[in-house]
Amino acid sequence: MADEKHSPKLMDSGLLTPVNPAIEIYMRGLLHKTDHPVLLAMEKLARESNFPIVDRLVGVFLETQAKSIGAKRVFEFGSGYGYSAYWFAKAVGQEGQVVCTDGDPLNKQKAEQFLGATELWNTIDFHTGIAQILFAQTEGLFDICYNDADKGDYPEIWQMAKTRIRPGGLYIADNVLWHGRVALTEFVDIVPGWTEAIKEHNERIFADPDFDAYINPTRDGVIVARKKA
Ligand SMILES: C[S@@+](CC[C@H](N)C(=O)[O-])C[C@H]1O[C@@H](n2cnc3c(N)ncnc32)[C@H](O)[C@@H]1O
Repeated sequence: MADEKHSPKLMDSGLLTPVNPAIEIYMRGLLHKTDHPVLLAMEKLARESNFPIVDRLVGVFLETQAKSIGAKRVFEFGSGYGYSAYWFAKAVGQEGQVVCTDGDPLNKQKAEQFLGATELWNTIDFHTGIAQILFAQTEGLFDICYNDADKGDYPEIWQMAKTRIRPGGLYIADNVLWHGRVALTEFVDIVPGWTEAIKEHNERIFADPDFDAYINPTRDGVIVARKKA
């Protein structure tokens, strides 16, 4: 029988919330010092248009991860309009580079409207197209490969990114708990097959002898896998 105290909480939708929403609100309340007019405008657009940015808790996490390994070169698979890139750009500094990719050209325009007004834009190299193709067209190793593309693409992106991360570098992917679907036997998916793709992705990462991995359960779950040095 399930131990109620340790059971995950079910949302009204029948999905799971790894971290109690009240705790996330508490943690979010600690982050006001990171307020910036551009960030607030990007978050407002996400709320108004229901666009899935990583949001502040994960943004700060990404920045901290990048700073902790002295990251200077980051590749993003699925950049949207540059919200996650804002945090990576802050971390890599003016000498660094964040390569952004997105299939929707309007997202690049929006990213430039938001970030073009800041010095962060100097470090951002934004390309429109399929992220996997754009990645194959870039050269060299990355300190961080960050995956936030369509979830069906996750296994393929992991497979290609893992060979291009420097020793001691990180592979990071968002949404790896997929609102708890990964832990359920019955669920309704947004796109058929995405839960299975995420599970395959997670299992491959944890089975890989060249990486040490863990999942931060904040929001929708962020996997961090460090390539052994
Ligand atoms: C979840 S949003 C990214 C949000 C962004 N990382 C952030 O937090 O601000 C996913 C984005 O990836 C793009 N996308 C999905 N799969 C892609 C792919 N294979 N290649 C390029 N863009 C992709 C979509 O157009 C969408 O804008």
